[in-house]
Amino acid sequence: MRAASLRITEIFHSLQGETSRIGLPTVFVRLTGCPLRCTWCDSAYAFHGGETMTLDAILDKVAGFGARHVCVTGGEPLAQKPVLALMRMLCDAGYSVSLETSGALPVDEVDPRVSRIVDLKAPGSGEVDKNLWANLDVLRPGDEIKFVLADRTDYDWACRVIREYGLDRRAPILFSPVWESLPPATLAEWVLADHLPVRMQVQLHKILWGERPGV
Ligand SMILES: C[S@@+](CC[C@H](N)C(=O)[O-])C[C@H]1O[C@@H](n2cnc3c(N)ncnc32)[C@H](O)[C@@H]1O
Ligand SMILES: Nc1nc2[nH]cc(C(=O)O)c2c(=O)[nH]1
Ligand code: SF4
Ligand SMILES: [Mg+2]
Repeated sequence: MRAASLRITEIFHSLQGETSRIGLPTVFVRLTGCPLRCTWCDSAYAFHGGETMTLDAILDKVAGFGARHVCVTGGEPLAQKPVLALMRMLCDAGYSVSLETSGALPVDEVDPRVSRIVDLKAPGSGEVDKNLWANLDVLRPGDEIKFVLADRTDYDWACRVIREYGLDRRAPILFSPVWESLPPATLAEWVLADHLPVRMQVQLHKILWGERPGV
């Protein structure tokens, strides 16, 4: 049998720039390919290309960085089935693993030790119809829900979704402004004015290093 493999765009060491793990030294495994096309995607370079790597080779490369945390992202990582085995192997090897996913594909088969960061795509992404609402019913401790917001229309939509689905009772909620589109201070003012039960975040790695691959 051929060894399980994945199409990989990049593996790099950086500070976690998002979620409640922000600031933690982390190895990022970015998988190639995504069935979505968010208008503001900062990782479009991962839509095509990449290199085929066996799961063992990926584990070796990750180990070389000597970090405790691993973030599996993309592209859309759940679009490649063997990623489930990769995450299981990373957990078995003792890493603290998080997964960044679009929220458009089922998350229920992900190893329970993985912290799943599930986006809900707002209208400004152009992909609001892809949200898989059933994912909200399988969230567990350690998971987080993320809204990436481009404008006031997105913000109002997110507020409505939080209310209608009782999201604050399901998982911690992240609000993140689309980089160089919605000014972070504007989003901060809205969140404060509405006393929202959310954590606002700004992508730390872009403040430190700008928007580019490998950070
Ligand atoms: C590049 S995506 C890869 C994982 C998965 N496809 C997803 O959408 O979650 C990783 C995270 O970056 C966020 N993101 C992408 N482009 C962004 C931008 N321009 N500003 C803020 N966040 C962005 C996405 O919403 C997602 O939460
Ligand atoms: N430093 C850093 N932190 C991140 N957290 C999530 C990322 C992603 O692209 O999924 C990301 C990324 O690309 N870089
Ligand atoms: S789902 Fe993620 S990788 Fe795919 S286009 Fe949207 S932000 Fe980019
Ligand atoms: Mg990124």
